Amino acid sequence: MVTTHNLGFPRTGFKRELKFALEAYWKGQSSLAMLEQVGTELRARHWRDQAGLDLAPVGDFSFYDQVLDMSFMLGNLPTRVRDFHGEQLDNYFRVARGRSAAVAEENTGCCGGVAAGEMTKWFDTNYHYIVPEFDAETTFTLDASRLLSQLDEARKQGIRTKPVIIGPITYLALGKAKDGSDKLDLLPRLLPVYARLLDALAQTGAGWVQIDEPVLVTELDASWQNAFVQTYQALDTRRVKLLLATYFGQLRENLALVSRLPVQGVHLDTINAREEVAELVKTSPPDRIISLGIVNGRNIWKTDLEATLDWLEPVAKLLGDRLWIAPSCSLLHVPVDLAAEEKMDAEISSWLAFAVQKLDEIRVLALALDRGRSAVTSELVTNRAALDSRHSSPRVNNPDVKKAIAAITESLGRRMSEFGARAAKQAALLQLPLYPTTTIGSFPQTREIRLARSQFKSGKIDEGTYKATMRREIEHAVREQEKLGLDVLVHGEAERNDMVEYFGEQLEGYVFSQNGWVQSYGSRCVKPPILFGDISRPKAMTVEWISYAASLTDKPMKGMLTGPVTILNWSFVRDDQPRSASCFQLALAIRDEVLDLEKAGIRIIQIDEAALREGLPLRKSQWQDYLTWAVEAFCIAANGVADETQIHTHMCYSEFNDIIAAIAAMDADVITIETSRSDMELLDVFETFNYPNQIGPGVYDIHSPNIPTEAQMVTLMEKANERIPAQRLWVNPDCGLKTRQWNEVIPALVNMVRAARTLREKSA
Ligand SMILES: Nc1nc2c(c(=O)[nH]1)N[C@@H](CNc1ccc(C(=O)N[C@@H](CCC(=O)N[C@@H](CCC(=O)N[C@@H](CCC(=O)O)C(=O)O)C(=O)O)C(=O)O)cc1)CN2
Ligand code: MET
Ligand SMILES: [Zn+2]
Repeated sequence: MVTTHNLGFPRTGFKRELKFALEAYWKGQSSLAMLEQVGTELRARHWRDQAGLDLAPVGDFSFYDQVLDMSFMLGNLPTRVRDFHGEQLDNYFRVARGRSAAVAEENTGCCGGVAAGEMTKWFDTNYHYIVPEFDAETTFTLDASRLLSQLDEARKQGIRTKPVIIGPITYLALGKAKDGSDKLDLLPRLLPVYARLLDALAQTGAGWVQIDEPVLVTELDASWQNAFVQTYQALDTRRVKLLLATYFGQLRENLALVSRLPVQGVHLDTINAREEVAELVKTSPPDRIISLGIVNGRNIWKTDLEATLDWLEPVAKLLGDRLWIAPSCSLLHVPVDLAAEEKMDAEISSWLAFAVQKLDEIRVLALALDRGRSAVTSELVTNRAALDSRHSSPRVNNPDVKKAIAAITESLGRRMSEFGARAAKQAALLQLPLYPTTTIGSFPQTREIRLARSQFKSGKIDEGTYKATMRREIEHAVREQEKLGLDVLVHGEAERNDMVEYFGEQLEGYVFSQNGWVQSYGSRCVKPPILFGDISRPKAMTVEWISYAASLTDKPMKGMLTGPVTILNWSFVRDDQPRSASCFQLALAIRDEVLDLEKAGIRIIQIDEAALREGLPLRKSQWQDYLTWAVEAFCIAANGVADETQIHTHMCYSEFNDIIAAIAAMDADVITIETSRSDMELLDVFETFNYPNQIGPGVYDIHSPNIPTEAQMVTLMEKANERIPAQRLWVNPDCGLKTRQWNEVIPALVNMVRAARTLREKSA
């Protein structure tokens, strides 16, 4: 009999119950007990959703982030929060979100403000984790209380459980040694704590433990490979059985390593590494469990059940009871339940599977393996019909789009003149001061804005009323920016639910969901739009809003678009053509929008490519191919404009050391980037590379509620100026301000504008 299991389930709830419970608790509107209660209910519901599986995960639930949970379980708290003497969960949130001294004083009367832990993306997903902090002095102590009590909870519910933890090597690899020490030196201190954790799990009667080591799909040097051997030999106590889980890619040169490790089971992501199944089976010990991830945990398409059975049946015959099946990775990256979609086009929804439906597929496949395909005839017939309908749908294929793609030539992606010539024309036209100030695009998405949009979507207010409300918000943002004295204004993005979903909603070839929420970080979620067909732009998408904003002021108004690579990387995309093909289609649509904005008299156009870096393949050997098409797509979108039109781009994660040539090839006139937390050190590479264009290094961290002072920002810009001449520097925040409140934004920007004035005076 094949064993069915799951690696992880989405935890926010299909109505985002966890988000609302967290935010109410943070605002002081509800108690810790109420928050814990919501957590308990969500876990119980989600285990019920997984009840048909042989083994359900425990430990995948988190109030903020599973990596931060691991840091707390291992007693690895940043030194700055160790003196806290309130509730442990409050301390956990302090690390996750930071706490300003004023708020700390008001709420607890103790333990001042602290900086938030650094947040970064989880492999190549749009999920963000809190980076573990290490130094040479780091020690570990076990606190498994939360995991153990959740196991107890699940067992009381009659669930067959499989605790899930992050493996020691991945945990170390994902963290940062603040003092530059070698993280692997910590292994001798870390392993005994993991051993104790496994013992504690064994004591509760846990048979299997899933130990996630996704770093195994990345390139590992010899010392990290050796660490794997050392670690799993040390943890081979045989008191629990270890299922070593790998996902998001191929094992390649690490496959031999995995085969040698003394673990009782290995999970392989066969969506990405099907060709490695045979080799893994062949080289694994004869009693090892082989878990195959056969349903894609990263997208929302129905699995081709017959095609899966075609290759899986022989493997099942070979493995017998040693075969486990599961989704390819945790289902954290897909929405919960398609049944919650009431408005989605019926034809298209028949092509889709969210988390609950994916687990149904696992059950059907297990039945087919155990009892033969005839046991699931009707499921296979329905599945075939859905796939056929998708493949042959005229809505998927648009010959006009194919023609436009075929007509792309190299010149489409090139500006008319070199940067120097363009910069001179733009300077003459825009007449900006030295150190021009601007913001990244969004202003606070207030409760009023979201409420109006939700009333419009549910039909409680009409389009006219909704648009008038958004226009008032835009006018408000413009007036505030004028009062602040900013040089280049933005309209504030009030009308956008999300920078990617908004464009998805307006492009042909996309559908979007009502409740398809996926956690991005903490309480923040996105509803990735679903790219199902050839992309075209029926009409201009932003021109009306931007023109309205521009009409309100004499200052330059930046047009604001999301670039093709970011739209692609933050959408659910087609699996029936290469990502690059979808990206070029998006590029042509955005290009048309850029040209329409230019025609409407907009002189500065920003095209955000926040996700360009995060789309990099996990293996460096594949980077160049990706960068080539990604940069070309951006250039096609951006570079059709006249010399006088200034193109900006924005990127959040600014570790550009290894991709600076690609950044330069994008040839944006101005790039605004996230640098404030790195003390401008991230600019070193722009200096050494002689990056020629203009740069706006972010001078304040928008992820923190702290108000930066004028002096801090002047100091940061002076550091920037040590690397880049003042003539090429802009002054701006790190990223958009949508998650902040107006009462945080205004004082911060007042100080930022003052900082720019001081810098001008100093250099006069
Ligand atoms: N796609 C994407 N990925 C990204 C980013 C990004 O901006 N977009 N930024 C980086 C960080 N990630 C982020 C992800 C989400 C959010 C975020 O703010 N999300 C919002 C939801 C945005 C949204 O879709 N809003 C909708 C729905 C708003 C809503 O909650 N409405 C209420 C009703 C209104 C109310 O009473 O509040 C409801 O539907 O129940 C809208 O504005 O229309 C949230 O979680 O709160 C921010 C950053 C990296 N990845
Ligand atoms: N223009 C967008 C904003 O300001 C860029 C965000 S990057 C995640 O929100
Ligand atoms: Zn950003």
